[in-house]
Amino acid sequence: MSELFINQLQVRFNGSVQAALNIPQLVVSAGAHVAVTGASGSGKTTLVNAISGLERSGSGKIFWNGKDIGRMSERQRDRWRANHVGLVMQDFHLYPGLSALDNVLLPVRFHHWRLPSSLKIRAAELLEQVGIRQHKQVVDTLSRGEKQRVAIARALLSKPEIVIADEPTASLDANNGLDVIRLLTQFAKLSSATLICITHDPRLSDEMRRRITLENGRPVKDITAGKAQ
Ligand SMILES: Nc1ncnc2c1ncn2[C@@H]1O[C@H](COP(=O)(O)OP(=O)(O)OP(=O)(O)O)[C@@H](O)[C@H]1O
Repeated sequence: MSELFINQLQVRFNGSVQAALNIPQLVVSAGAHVAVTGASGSGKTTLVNAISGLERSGSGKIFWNGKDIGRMSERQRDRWRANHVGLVMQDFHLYPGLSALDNVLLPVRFHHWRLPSSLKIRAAELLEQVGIRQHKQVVDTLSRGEKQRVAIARALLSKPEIVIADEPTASLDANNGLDVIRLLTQFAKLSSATLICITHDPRLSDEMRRRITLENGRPVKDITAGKAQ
């Protein structure tokens, strides 16, 4: 269970006058399911990068479960992310030349001298759940939608307590999109993970109890279960 607390967060690029992200305060309770929407350029990906510790150039505080990720060294932050966050990026970040299965297993390979068979089984099961049957196929030859599903399987492998997904259904057709929505929400429910999805997909945001809209880097709407905050 992980709570997110943001205070006075500002991210500004290349001396730009307007901050790409400007969040006075935001709290996401542990185990919440949150959709973040907003027009192109409203700061959604910048938010993903900030709360996952990938973007460190901003000012302000980002706490996960009381831990200030801004005070961590790069190495500590990388370790924290590997241990706690399942991250699905818009461009997938898969490793070319490796199979779908090896891509799912790659992050955990760094932590094990010999991979436990339970992880190999879980990786294969996750690939099946996202509808990828060709476990041995090199990811370079997969379609965009298939790559997206491999990235989602990889994000869930270590049973993270925080799942952050940037447009996880963007490259998927209706059926695969629904499978991924089901997988993400069921995973989060069963493991009490905090789920934050950047999305334009109403089917996905409808599944989230809380919906935040960004405009020019600021949260302008914050609705929980039909109640404006
Ligand atoms: N590395 C960067 N250097 C300069 N400006 C940047 C950089 N990254 C993002 N920006 C700017 O910050 C603003 C927010 O960008 P961001 O990618 O977070 O928007 P977004 O809501 O995710 O957009 P989209 O829906 O198109 O992906 C935009 O105006 C963008 O041009």
